[in-house]
Amino acid sequence: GYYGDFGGAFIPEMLYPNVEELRSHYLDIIGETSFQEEFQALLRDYVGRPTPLYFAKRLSEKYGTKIYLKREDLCHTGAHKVNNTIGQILLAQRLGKKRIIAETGAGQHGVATATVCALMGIECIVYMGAVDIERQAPNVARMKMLGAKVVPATSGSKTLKDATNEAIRDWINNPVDTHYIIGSVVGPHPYPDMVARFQAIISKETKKQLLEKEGREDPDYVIACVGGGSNAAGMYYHYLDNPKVKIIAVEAAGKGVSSGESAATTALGKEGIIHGSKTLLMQTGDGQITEPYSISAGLDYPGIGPMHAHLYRSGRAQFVSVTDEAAMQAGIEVSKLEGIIPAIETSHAFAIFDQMDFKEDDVLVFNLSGRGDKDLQTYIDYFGL
Ligand SMILES: C[C@@H](c1c[nH]c2ccccc12)[C@H](N)C(=O)O
Repeated sequence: GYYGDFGGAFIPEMLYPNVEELRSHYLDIIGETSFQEEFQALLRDYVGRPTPLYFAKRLSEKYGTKIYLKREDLCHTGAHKVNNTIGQILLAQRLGKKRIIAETGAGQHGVATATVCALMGIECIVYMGAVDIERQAPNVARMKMLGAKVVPATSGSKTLKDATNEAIRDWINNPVDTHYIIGSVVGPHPYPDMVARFQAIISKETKKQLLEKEGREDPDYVIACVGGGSNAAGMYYHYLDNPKVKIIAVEAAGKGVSSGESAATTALGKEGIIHGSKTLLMQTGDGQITEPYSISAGLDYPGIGPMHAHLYRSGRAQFVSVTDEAAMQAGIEVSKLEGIIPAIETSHAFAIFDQMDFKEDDVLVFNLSGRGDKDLQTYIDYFGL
């Protein structure tokens, strides 16, 4: 359960039975033919996979290089999150669980969890910071429409990290009948590995699609935004052991890395433990978690998945951070050049052209991790639309 020095399961003793049950069964269950048949059928018929790999003609002309977009924005629910929640709900059923809990900050993972619980007719409780419930009302309404119970987390800063703490507390108190669906490649082993395996369909499809379109499976660059890092984990997964494929990870600098309002974890973080995982996290001198900031709710995490901490430490990935301003400008540019309004998280990835140049025959694949509908009010306020 390690990625170099990072990962592991640094959990309270009372959580050990839950995590150990998961760890000892997840690979066998995921490996079962019946699991894969049901998983792939739902990805096809319910999520709408395979998602297109689209050649972005005008964006490519503007930046003088070859840009492909992996259209995770076309998944049901509008983002890649559902690839993971489909996998975990099937796993929970096979473990005989009758109750699902989840954390959410922006509500994205909450909606993806409520969606699959409605699909399977399983009770769903989503923990969400009281602050986030106020500022993400549309997603709260969606979760309720989908039949989930949204429970305010009132501890700490009342945002994502507190919702995660409250979900863990619930799980400790309900170990036998409850499965905790974590929304990113974070948390104690096996979660980072399990979520990455469910998201790996993204790069599995990309290899096949790029072969059809470019006569090669491997691009020169794969680029994704990184909050916890689940969409990036999926985009990188099948390219990790091919050094010819350069990996670019884009974090949220917020108001600037040295502004005190940022979520650029690899730039500002130090080694520590967060939510059961040894990784890099933004922390005070005595190890308390620092509240992150980003205009994008999905990149709002003070930690980072241990896979990404290792990619950073080992130099396998190049980490870039972009500000709110750069991301918002990139979002409206992609909208105007390609007719696709990206989620603000995804817009961060497109802002790398401010900092990087590419050769004309370079092939770049961006993971377009989500659509921008959920962010329209933020785009309206920002650009006075
Ligand atoms: C991206 C997603 C999320 C949900 N849980 C997370 C854990 C770590 C990092 C990110 C997340 C988002 N913050 C949400 O609220 O759904």
